[in-house]
Amino acid sequence: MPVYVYVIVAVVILALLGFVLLRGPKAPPGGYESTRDADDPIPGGSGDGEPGAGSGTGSGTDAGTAVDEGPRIERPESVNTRMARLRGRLAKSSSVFGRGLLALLSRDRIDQDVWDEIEETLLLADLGSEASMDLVEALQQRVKVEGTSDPARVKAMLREELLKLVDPAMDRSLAVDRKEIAPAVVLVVGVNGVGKTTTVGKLARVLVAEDKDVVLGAADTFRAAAADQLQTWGNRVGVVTVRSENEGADPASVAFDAVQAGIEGESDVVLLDTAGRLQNKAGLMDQLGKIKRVVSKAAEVDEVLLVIDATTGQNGMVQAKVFSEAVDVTGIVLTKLDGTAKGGIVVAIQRALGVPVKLIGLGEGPDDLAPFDAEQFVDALLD
Ligand SMILES: Nc1nc2c(ncn2[C@@H]2O[C@H](COP(=O)(O)OP(=O)(O)OP(=O)(O)O)[C@@H](O)[C@H]2O)c(=O)[nH]1
Repeated sequence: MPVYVYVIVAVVILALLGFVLLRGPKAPPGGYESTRDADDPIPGGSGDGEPGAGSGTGSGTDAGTAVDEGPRIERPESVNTRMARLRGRLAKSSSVFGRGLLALLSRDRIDQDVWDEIEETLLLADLGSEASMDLVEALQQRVKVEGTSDPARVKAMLREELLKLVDPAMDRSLAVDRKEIAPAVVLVVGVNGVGKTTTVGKLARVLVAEDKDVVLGAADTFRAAAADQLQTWGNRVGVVTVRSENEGADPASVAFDAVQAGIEGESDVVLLDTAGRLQNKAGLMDQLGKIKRVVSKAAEVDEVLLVIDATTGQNGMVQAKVFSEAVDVTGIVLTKLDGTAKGGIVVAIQRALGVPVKLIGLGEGPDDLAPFDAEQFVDALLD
């Protein structure tokens, strides 16, 4: 056989081999079945790709669902079990004060010395001098008029008077419902170390447990670790954190980016964490004023929550006044109530600012944040 025949046969065999190898395995009819749902978060994905968006892991509605790949997303504690657990904790921390009062009021004879001791107990619980005097006067009057020393009756009177001071009529609802075309915007302010970032993280969990779609904004650009801390909270429940990688970046611009991300992602609520380290009131006013102004170009700020550490007593009161002069505070978050028997600060702060306590922090655990309820609070004091 001539040589050229061998060459032609070899070329044909090589061409067939190449075709088979390059084509790869054949897909089954209809293609492969996917194990992912359309709305599963992208494993290791970087949020929704918004400018400045951090490495959030998807939307809040994914919380609690099993994800095959990517970071594990926690299911926040349900509202009911959280409340049952936290009621017990509140009673444990506050009842020292309540029990002291009840012991004094159960004496056979309540003379002026006993009333003075009662007032002292109230002052020690940070109720404030005006409220302490008002309470003692009201009780003194009622005990005299009714001529009773029955402990059960006196306890009922104390409960009623304390409740009046805590004021159950105040509106303690949180503005966290999506508006017609924009998410609700919540600005969280307060001095450093009071628990702002922790509160934003805990609040995100509460909202995720209520099936809300949440975006976090790390407008505390003072230290990079604050943004990392916030992002960790967000990642745990599959919530996107918008942040800047530059320490000292403009907080107003990060806040704006977060709200913009919330608008484009059609989220329910954007929670903005801010820095607390400001030397003077002018600086504070400038910064918070600018954040509010800039954010308002995209969506109105619906709620300004001032975080106060319940263990700081009078200091906390002074801070509260400075902040309320810098920005219109709409609600107070009282943190670290688990670490103090001075529950009276609730009354003192509400009186000083005319703003309701809306949330209370009762521990360092991720689900240790509860809505404030005046009746439950007073009952916890007296149980
Ligand atoms: N026991 C207790 N600790 C709390 C509570 N809330 C916050 N903390 C703790 O308070 C400390 C400070 O909390 P952060 O959230 O970092 O405070 P911050 O106000 O954001 O601080 P800066 O970022 O420095 O401004 C942390 O150790 C929290 O765990 C609470 O309700 N109870």
